[in-house]
Amino acid sequence: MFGGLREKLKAARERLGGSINAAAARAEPGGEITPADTAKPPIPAPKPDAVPGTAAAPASEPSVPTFVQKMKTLIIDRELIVSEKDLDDALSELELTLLESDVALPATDAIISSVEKNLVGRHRKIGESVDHLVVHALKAALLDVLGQGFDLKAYIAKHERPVKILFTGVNGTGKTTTVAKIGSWLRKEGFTVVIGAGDTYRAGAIEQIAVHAERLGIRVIQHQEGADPSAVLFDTVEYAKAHKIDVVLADTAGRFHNKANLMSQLEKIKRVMKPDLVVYVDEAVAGNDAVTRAFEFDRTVGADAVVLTKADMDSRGGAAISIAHTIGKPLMFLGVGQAYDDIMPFEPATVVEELLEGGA
Ligand SMILES: Nc1nc2c(ncn2[C@@H]2O[C@H](COP(=O)(O)OP(=O)(O)OP(=O)(O)O)[C@@H](O)[C@H]2O)c(=O)[nH]1
Repeated sequence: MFGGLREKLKAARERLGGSINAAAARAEPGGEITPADTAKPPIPAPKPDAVPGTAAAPASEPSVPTFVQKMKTLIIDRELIVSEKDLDDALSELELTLLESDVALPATDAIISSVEKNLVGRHRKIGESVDHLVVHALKAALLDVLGQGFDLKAYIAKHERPVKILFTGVNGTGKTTTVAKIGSWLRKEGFTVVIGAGDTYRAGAIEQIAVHAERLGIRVIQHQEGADPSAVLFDTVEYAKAHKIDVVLADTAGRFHNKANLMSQLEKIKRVMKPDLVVYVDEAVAGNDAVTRAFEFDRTVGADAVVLTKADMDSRGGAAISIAHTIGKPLMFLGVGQAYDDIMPFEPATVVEELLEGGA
């Protein structure tokens, strides 16, 4: 998951460290970094064939630490103040990296300015390694844009039952599968669940959710194809109340925010079933498109949280990084495969640790 972004962040981390290291070296009397420092180690010249009478070369030269080694281990043994100029190029590269990874512009700007604020103009502690400084700055910036996530278990625990969750989103992004996965996850967490087959629009949708529900042993409330989804979901809520079910999961037909009739149908569903949470589902692989669509959905029907599916197929990670910051609503789960267990609550700290694997 997000392997491409992890690699790119590694390069950005080394580049930022290199810039600080260069600034530190410049601050040393006679410590200017030369191009040779940043160049790859020279390829040793081939040894001349042994010529009788020539002295043998010493077995080994005293080893000089490479630039990268210096960066990783450099201890700043006196105060260093990094200037904006020192980081200009490295920050521009980081910006490009994030944009190329489909991180939305507002999130990219926030990350860059947080890293800059964290690294520029600050007196550094004696004994801090450059890599530690950089990783700390990147982690803080990413955690800032990722927000808190959404603890569904804690939410259910403190809400009146049944907790009613309405799932919305565009066609084919994995909404129905996500309803089934979350149902399975909730059951494992000890909650009782009922599913409402609110997608009465797409042929086969009712059967699809019913098959998932049967496999999982979850009760599904359904009407026939073409029925009013508000009525189906109303009945689902009534069933939950009558049977003291903890959570109602309401599937709905996929729709675009600009399709007026389907959007007004969604408004009606909301009026009738009065969801506690509206969850917007989209696919991580859609990158910036997912962020834009989530923004539009939130503007038109409102959303309380987001689930991104197919994160297992997404190397860039841009949507996951930027969606919460851009639309101001938390990311609740990541879908990470096609099996029922392939869903994970979105935990920002874990994702950041993975992205900066091996970080200080
Ligand atoms: N790799 C991967 N595939 C997923 C994930 N979630 C869903 N899918 C697949 O995506 C496809 C579409 O999923 P559905 O659940 O049918 O999508 P939907 O959004 O309900 O579709 P509509 O009912 O048309 O709106 C299926 O083949 C799922 O198995 C995921 O996290 N990872």
